[in-house]
Order: sequence, then structure tokens, then C-alpha cells
Amino acid sequence: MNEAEFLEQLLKLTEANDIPFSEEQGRLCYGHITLMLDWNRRTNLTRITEFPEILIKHLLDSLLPARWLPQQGLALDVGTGAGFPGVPLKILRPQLKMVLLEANHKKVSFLKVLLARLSLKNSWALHGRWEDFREIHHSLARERYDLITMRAVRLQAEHLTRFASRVLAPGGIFAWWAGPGEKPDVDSFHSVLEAGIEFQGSFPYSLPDTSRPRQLFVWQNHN
Ligand SMILES: C[S@@+](CC[C@H](N)C(=O)[O-])C[C@H]1O[C@@H](n2cnc3c(N)ncnc32)[C@H](O)[C@@H]1O
Repeated sequence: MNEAEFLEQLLKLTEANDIPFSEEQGRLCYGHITLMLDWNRRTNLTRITEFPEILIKHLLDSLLPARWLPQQGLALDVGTGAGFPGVPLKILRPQLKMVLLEANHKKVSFLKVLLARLSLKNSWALHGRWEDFREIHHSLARERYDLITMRAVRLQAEHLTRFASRVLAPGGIFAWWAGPGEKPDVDSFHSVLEAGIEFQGSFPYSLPDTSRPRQLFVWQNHN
């Protein structure tokens, strides 16, 4: 798919889903996707390699839940892989400062080249695991975050009790993208409230051409 066709498809999708999105933002997404597909020939970044599927399952799925999230502040995308949802969110909301955290070295190399190629300001790619986040040798590892996002990473109570409770700023939001059919047992996360993290709700949404709805699960830090 060339850039013009990609832009047409993407802007059609964003408009149909009430996501304000410009051609310039669409071009940045095209740069992201073409670099990802180029690197994907040598490095395993994604198994979704066809443009129509990428548009919906990577881009629209990253952008659509943004309506339930803070629009500015410092954000951390945990297990970002090839940059989802962090990079599309940063393109949609340029006021967000975006830190992409990824455990795989090769993916981090890709992310660093990507951020430089797209000239995205206030965006960083850090190598590391969320479990060891505070030990990473970077000043960003000592910050408090207004938003933590996680997509296609299995949710564990520890993400909220050990990680979000320490890394989120007061009032900060932890948002987890639940895939089709996925549902965390929110009530079983007893220790979460004790850690000062309160469940805010789940927000259902549908993607075109997919049969099962998805949900965004949101928690807030009350520490
Ligand atoms: C299934 S991929 C999802 C990538 C991306 N979030 C997406 O939705 O396309 C999971 C990613 O999380 C990374 N990951 C797994 N465990 C991690 C951890 N403990 N800390 C940081 N990243 C982790 C993996 O290397 C992988 O790139």
C-alpha cells in the first residue's frame, strides 16, 4: 500500500471512530509502519504484516481507547514491542511525553531508530523489564508517571501492587488493553486496593472486521 492509499484508509477509519487526526499525523503513522515492516524482515517485531490488518489491529486499536486516557503528562508504555500503543498515542497526543519500555534489545534498537526517524519530541525508548524499572540507569526511571499503558502483555496483580503503586503519580492512570475474550479477574485483585490502586472501570469498544469486542481496563492511583 502506498502512502496516499494508507492515508486515505487511516483517515477514513479515524473519522468513522471520532478520532481527530490530521494528514500529518497519518504520515507519521505511515513512517512507523513502513519502518516496522522493513525491520520485521530481519527482526521479529510483529506477526501482523498486511496493511489492512495493521491499520485496524495495531493503529486503530492503539488510538481508539485514547478517549478514556489523560491527554498530557508523562506516559510509560510497558512491553511496547514495535511501539504499540505508545507511538500512535504520542502521535495522536503530542503533549504527552512518552517513554517506551521494552525488555528485548533488538526491539529497543528499532524503537530508537524509529523515534529519531519520526523526530518525535519528548519520546524515549528504554531497555528493561518493568520488574527492574527503578534500577534502570536513566533519570526517567525515577520519575512518577501520569499514565501507564500495557497492551498484549498478560496482566498480573503485581503490575498494579508492585509497579503501578510505586511508579504512578498521585491520580495517575494504569490502562490495560484486554484482547478479544480477555478479562482480568478484577475482584480477585484484593491487594490492589490496599496498595492504593482503585479500579475505575472497563470501557468496551469494537474494531471493524473483528467479531469479538475489546475492552480497556482502567485503574487509578490514590496514593
Ligand atoms: C506480545 S508483545 C506486545 C507488544 C505491544 N505492546 C503490542 O501490543 O503490539 C509483548 C512485549 O512485551 C515485552 N515484555 C515482556 N515481558 C516484559 C517485561 N517484564 N518488561 C518489559 N517488557 C516486557 C516483550 O519483549 C514483547 O515485546
